[in-house]
Amino acid sequence: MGSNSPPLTHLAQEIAKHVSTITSYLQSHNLPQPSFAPDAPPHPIPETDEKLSSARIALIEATKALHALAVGPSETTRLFAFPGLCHLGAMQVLCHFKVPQTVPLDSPISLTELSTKTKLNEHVLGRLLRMVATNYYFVETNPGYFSHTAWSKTLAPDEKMRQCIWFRHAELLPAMGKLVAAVERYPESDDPKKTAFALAFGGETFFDYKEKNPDDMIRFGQFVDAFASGYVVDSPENIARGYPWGDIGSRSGDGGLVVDIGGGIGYVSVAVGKEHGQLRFLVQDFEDLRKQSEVLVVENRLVGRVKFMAHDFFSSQPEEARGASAYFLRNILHNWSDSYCRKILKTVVDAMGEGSRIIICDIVLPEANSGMPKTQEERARALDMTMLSMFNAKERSLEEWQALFNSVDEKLRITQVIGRPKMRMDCLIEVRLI
Ligand SMILES: C[S@@+](CC[C@H](N)C(=O)[O-])C[C@H]1O[C@@H](n2cnc3c(N)ncnc32)[C@H](O)[C@@H]1O
Repeated sequence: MGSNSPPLTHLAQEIAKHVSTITSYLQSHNLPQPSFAPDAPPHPIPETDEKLSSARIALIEATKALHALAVGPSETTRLFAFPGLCHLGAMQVLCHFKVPQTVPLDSPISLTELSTKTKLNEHVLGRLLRMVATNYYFVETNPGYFSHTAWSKTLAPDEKMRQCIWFRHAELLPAMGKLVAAVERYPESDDPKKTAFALAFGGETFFDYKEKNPDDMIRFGQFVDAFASGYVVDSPENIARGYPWGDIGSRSGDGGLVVDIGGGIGYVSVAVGKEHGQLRFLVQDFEDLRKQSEVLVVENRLVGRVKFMAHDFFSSQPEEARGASAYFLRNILHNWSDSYCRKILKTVVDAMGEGSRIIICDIVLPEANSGMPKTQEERARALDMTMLSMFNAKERSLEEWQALFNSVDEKLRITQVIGRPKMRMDCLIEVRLI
């Protein structure tokens, strides 16, 4: 078996092996098997068991390769992104007209009734639904009658999930449409004003545009929330378990201070604080997040240990935040090009004391042939393309991270990188002055 078999056979054998691991696990734990049925669970293969999670990733890898080989190079190119773009357009119209929330959760609905309720032309509605049904969203149970599947049901109750469609359609697609022009016009630029997004949105930067369109800002926040929940990226709880936080501040015994720079309302500080009682946290972000942050801290009974502070991360750190045990930056530096990251990191290095460390939570792009599963690398590189088109920013390889740190201070060294299996998408990069 294996390497001497034709690739199709080898992949089919791999697939059978991983399917067997997964189905046996689900059976022995009395868990439902993955299915398209509307009552099937949204995360059918739990990520909590490491062996099961590896089998799931290997199964996705093998099925991706098998599918590619079966379709073949010529057909792949002739159909490149064609159905995908049509799915995106169709799904956004359906979401815009509230179709997912109007289809009953447990019974079919006729096209005529759905059209009356959503005010979407019946003929167009049928065409859109039949398109997305080829991708398992909704099913035509009888001619002219549609029901939910487990896939379309993810869009029904939760507005945040619908913003995943909205963001790709309303913001990423127009920006990607201007990528050729942006790369041609600004080949060397690292300016957040000279982006594909700016070319698509009247010269505005991503966040200036949001400021002028508050509804858009709310939708973007909901999209980020949905994207960050579930198994796609690392949860704050995952980060709390992934790094040896127990090592910080334990020597002095009086509790170490962690400065959570650009920490949002402090989800990560709260998650780490709940697990590691010796630590205190200073969450720094814009003033308008103070209220929400304070509510979160009260709800989690961490008053006195997690504090919010309005602070612009391009300015010097105030006295209270100097000499902290750790400076934590999650998903901050990937939003900025190197020259802006240098400004942010310089303020951190200036504030560091003896024994201070920096902990960065961001993607580490793989080197060539690293063995990272293609599906995972594809997601990391899709985020890299998003950073390029939206902000002129980037995801970085380990070499690029080290080069960035060196350009701030020769003594800044990466001392630890924590990735899979403890982390999923992001890595925890520990940096010290050595
Ligand atoms: C991608 S979010 C990450 C939030 C948080 N670190 C997390 O992982 O949940 C980026 C954060 O940076 C904050 N931010 C952007 N520009 C900033 C600045 N100049 N000073 C401080 N915070 C800033 C935003 O308000 C936002 O909360």
